Amino acid sequence: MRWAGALGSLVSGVPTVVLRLRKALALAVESAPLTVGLYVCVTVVSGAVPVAITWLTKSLVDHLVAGSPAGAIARLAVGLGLAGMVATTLPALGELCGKELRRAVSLQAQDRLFASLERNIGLRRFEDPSFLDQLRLAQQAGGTTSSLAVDGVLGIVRALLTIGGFVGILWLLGPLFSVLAICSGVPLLIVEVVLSRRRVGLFQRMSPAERRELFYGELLSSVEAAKEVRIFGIGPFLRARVYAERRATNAAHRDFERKEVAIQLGLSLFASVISVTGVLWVATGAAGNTGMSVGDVLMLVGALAGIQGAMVALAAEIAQSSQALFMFKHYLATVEAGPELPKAASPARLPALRQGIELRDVWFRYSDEHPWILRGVDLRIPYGETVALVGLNGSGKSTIVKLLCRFYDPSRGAILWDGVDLRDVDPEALRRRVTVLFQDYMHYDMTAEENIALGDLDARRQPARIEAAAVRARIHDKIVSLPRGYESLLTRAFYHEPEGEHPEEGVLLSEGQWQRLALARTFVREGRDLLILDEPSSGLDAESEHEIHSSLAEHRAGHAALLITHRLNAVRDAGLIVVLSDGVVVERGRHDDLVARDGGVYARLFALQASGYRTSGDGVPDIRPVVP
Ligand SMILES: Nc1ncnc2c1ncn2[C@@H]1O[C@H](COP(=O)(O)OP(=O)(O)OP(=O)(O)O)[C@@H](O)[C@H]1O
Repeated sequence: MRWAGALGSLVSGVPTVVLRLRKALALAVESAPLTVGLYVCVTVVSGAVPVAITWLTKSLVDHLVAGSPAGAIARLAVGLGLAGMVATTLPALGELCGKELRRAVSLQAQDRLFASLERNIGLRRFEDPSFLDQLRLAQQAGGTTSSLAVDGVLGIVRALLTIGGFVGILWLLGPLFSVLAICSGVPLLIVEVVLSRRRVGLFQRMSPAERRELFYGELLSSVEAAKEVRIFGIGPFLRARVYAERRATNAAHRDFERKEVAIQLGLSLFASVISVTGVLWVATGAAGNTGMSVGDVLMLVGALAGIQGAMVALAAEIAQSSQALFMFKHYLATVEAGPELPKAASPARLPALRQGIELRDVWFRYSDEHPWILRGVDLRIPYGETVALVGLNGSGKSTIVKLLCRFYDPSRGAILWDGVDLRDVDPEALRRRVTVLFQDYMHYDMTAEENIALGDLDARRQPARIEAAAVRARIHDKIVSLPRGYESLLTRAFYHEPEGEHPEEGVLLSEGQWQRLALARTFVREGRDLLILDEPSSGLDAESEHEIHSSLAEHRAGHAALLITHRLNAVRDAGLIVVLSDGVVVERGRHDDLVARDGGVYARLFALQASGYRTSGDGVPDIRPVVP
């Protein structure tokens, strides 16, 4: 019953498999058409050669036994020798084609995968764990699976040619022998195909455990986790998890493999019984003068062994290609995914900002299953002004940044740029007008110069611009003190000129220095209409924070700015302070008004922070940075 079910699902899955196969073949042909052509030729010849060898052997033996002229015998011997030569050289040529094809397909598949990721204009997919899982599998699969599928298909063609050839020459011996040969191999084939489906199912079931194992293993070996793993002594705990996950997958594979071997042994026994019966039949026929020759006996033995070998190879190739195609579905799902955010068919022109940006009754949640994060937010960031956004952790501040960059669209309401809805403009045009320091800014394992220039690639060959941004972010002095100045590599993951005899290591910055470098990257995007700073001074010492905010105040003109911070001292001189609480704007105004509000959120938070600085009972904090 279970086997019938397995066969049924096998048949129903055929159209999907055929479609995936077509796409895998198309990818291979596009990546390396000549290699594919050569590979096909090699495959066809290598499928026919065993049949030719068996036929030539039979003919040679028959001519020898019949005492034919030496010339005929010599021609057959030369033919046999040539066929043998072809049989020994073809595998190497096939392997070469296979390797070349894998390289070409992997290059093409990877490029397409990354291009498809670039087409994702928003962040939703990158913040969705199931997409990230699929992406990981797609990265593993894209480079290898389509070439494995091509290998598999060509292997199937080769095996079918061999089987067809042997069945053909056995037909000449007697149709019954062909039927016998097919009967001995077909059950093996069916069982192998069903087993291969089950192998794929096992692979699918075990994939989460394997990914968990990988995750725990990475924690044990990554530099990011090394400090906590050591100080909290969680190494043995993580190792136990790696061990348990691996034991579980090993047990499942072992169980499957034992059943598989038992079934295969039974079927091999069945095939052997049929072969022995056939050989006995022909051998006794040859001995009893029934017209069968010694060559016929040899041919039957060779053909039966050849057919069974080809059936086993066929089953293995089917297993390999179905496994490869199963993995290929993750690749296809990733590269074929449509845009997750709608792009306007004819985008509106994005005017240079002159009035300001307005969030109008903005409601937002990350998906229908998630709670509301923003609930009817009204907020205006006027041109030439800085609006400070404050609020407790999780109140939705960084979510507003994501909406302003159009990484997501509001679920309800709209964000207007001088009155134009962000949904109506080209996202790339919007992003060219915006510069942002994200709360979770990047550390690029590149040089100091590159770390800044990534903010605007046009600045790469303009050292004056890079330096001006670094000066403004108060990181220039540090950079020039590094061994190679702006050319210093800011990582220990790579070396300068690794091919040299004494590769030079890069340097490491402190977290506050990284933050200033990220700020320089934000500043190098000069002349943008909207400046967003999400916690720009969270990692800075008091002096650096003061300097940075002075610099922000100096450059206030020419754009609208949104400043998010938990350090309320930094915003006390801001034009407008907006307090967000649980996705709702609960207060707005200038510092003095908000502090004076009895029972107000801002007043409470400010009093709490100020109490940390108080040296006397006057309630005035000692540290009072200049703010924009
Ligand atoms: N990708 C996401 N999917 C689902 N929920 C999310 C996602 N990103 C953030 N959230 C949730 O949205 C809420 C608001 O997060 P957000 O990062 O906007 O807060 P925040 O005010 O910036 O907090 P903080 O001050 O800690 O930086 C949080 O409850 C968070 O769990």
